[in-house]
Amino acid sequence: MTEAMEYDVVVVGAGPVGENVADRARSAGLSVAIVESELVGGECSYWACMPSKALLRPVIARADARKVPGLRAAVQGPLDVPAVLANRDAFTSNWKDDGQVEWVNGIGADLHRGHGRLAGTKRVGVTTPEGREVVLTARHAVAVCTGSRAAVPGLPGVAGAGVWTSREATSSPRVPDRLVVVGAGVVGSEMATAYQALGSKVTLLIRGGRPLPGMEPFAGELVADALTEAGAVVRTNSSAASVERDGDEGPVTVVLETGERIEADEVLFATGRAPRSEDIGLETVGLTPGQWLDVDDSLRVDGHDWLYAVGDINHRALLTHQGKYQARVAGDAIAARAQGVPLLETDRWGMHAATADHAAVTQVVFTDPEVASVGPTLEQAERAGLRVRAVDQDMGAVAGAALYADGYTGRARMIVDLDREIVVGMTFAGPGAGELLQSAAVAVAGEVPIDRLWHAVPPYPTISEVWLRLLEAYRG
Ligand SMILES: Cc1cc2nc3c(=O)[nH]c(=O)nc-3n(C[C@H](O)[C@H](O)[C@H](O)COP(=O)(O)OP(=O)(O)OC[C@H]3O[C@@H](n4cnc5c(N)ncnc54)[C@H](O)[C@@H]3O)c2cc1C
Ligand SMILES: NC(=O)c1ccc[n+]([C@@H]2O[C@H](COP(=O)([O-])OP(=O)(O)OC[C@H]3O[C@@H](n4cnc5c(N)ncnc54)[C@H](O)[C@@H]3O)[C@@H](O)[C@H]2O)c1
Repeated sequence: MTEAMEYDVVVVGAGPVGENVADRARSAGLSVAIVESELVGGECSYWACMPSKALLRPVIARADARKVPGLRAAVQGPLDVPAVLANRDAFTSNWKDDGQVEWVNGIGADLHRGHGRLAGTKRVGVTTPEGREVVLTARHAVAVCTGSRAAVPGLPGVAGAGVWTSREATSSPRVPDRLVVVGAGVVGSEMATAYQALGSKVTLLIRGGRPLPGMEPFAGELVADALTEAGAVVRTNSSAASVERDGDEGPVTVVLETGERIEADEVLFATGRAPRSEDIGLETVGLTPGQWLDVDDSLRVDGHDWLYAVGDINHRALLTHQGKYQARVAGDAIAARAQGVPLLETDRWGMHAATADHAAVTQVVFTDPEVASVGPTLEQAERAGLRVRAVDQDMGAVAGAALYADGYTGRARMIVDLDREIVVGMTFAGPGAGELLQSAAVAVAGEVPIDRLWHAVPPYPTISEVWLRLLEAYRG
């Protein structure tokens, strides 16, 4: 027998984004059901942000410490791998979601465990783990927050070779002796950095000319140099053509397009993401299964006034903080529409428009060195038709950087919109760069005029003084 329940809002997927849509809608007094088929907290908590950063934190801290005179000698030893893995396990709560379930209960939303599928307008069917069917009807809105999964290319041999994706790389109880990483986007670069420092002999296969192809070229070059210096083999213009595993437990061989064979204990495919939308009932509302969902700036799916798609699933910016930002915008828009507010603030930078998704996406890549960026790169800004100037600065040239690390190597690039005299993009690549980024995010999202930034005086002696050098270089 099918159970039926009614709520103001039904959220499908309790990752960080679904949780935040639910929270925002609850704060506005709406009743909310949230459906989850795996663990409440989603990819980010268990197989992405948290475990990967727990693996990387000691790696980066040691790399930084090794550059400090007087401290260097004390940190020459290997990492305590069991302790690092145990800390990673603690950050994932050992892949248990009790704490997050408590949080959902605390905000007063109803959690429905099971696989959710749209079942026509404003309806979601849930197949519970016990095989029951529950139909949830939404009075106002359904928010699809089902996220993304690893996209692995269908190369010969891949299906039966037990290859790693980001899930295995972030949850493995062992550090393989030899690891081939295919793909050097964010996941590939971070996991190559982590595993090389944890004791694997890493070979990084890059299809193009450098890691992190979506970022300023110098960033990827610095990361490639550091990986090579750490002992990894970084191979550019190299593509995997097939994979072979010797038995179930034996070594794995990656065959390159040139025919060359590389043997390893594990191979990680870090080759991008695919939408989790193939089995969520999109066909019942006239949409095509398996696609990313296109949305407007209030996160509403094109052509459906009750359907929202928030977070990775809309492919605007596959980052937890951007997804949570979208969730705040979507939750507020759902609440305003439910209350019959006649006119939403959907103009650029309005309360109901996720404008930062276009103009001020922030990202920190936790490699050694860290890479932090906001807004477009030079190439992206030019492609968007902006009249811009790039200003570059050696981050190592400021006193704060010299104190931070002996021989500090890093570079910053500021992208100035020449017509509006504002900073539209910034990239910092260097030790400690991640914590610098929010200053640039404020400048970019605030569209602060360069003349006013001149009065934002960076404290001495911090790495932030690179701001002053950039502004001096721009103003002449
Ligand atoms: C290795 C790695 C490291 C990362 N590190 C960072 C980082 O440091 N910083 C950062 O900002 N971003 C990082 N990301 C990206 C980040 O993980 C994602 O952007 C974020 O998890 C997206 O959140 P989401 O809620 O949209 O989707 P998800 O976290 O994928 O959550 C979706 C949820 O929906 C559930 N679900 C799916 N289908 C259904 C269904 N039919 N019914 C019910 N439930 C369903 C899933 O089980 C899941 O719990 C990383 C990604 C990876 C792979
Ligand atoms: N610190 C962070 O913020 C963080 C960390 C990890 C992941 N993420 C997010 O997760 C998302 C997924 O990361 P990702 O690294 O999987 O994707 P990505 O799109 O960043 O990189 C995938 C890389 O794989 C390459 N590639 C694709 N197919 C290939 C093939 N057949 N052979 C060789 N190379 C191939 C691509 O050229 C690309 O460089 C990203 O959007 C990222 O923003 C963020």
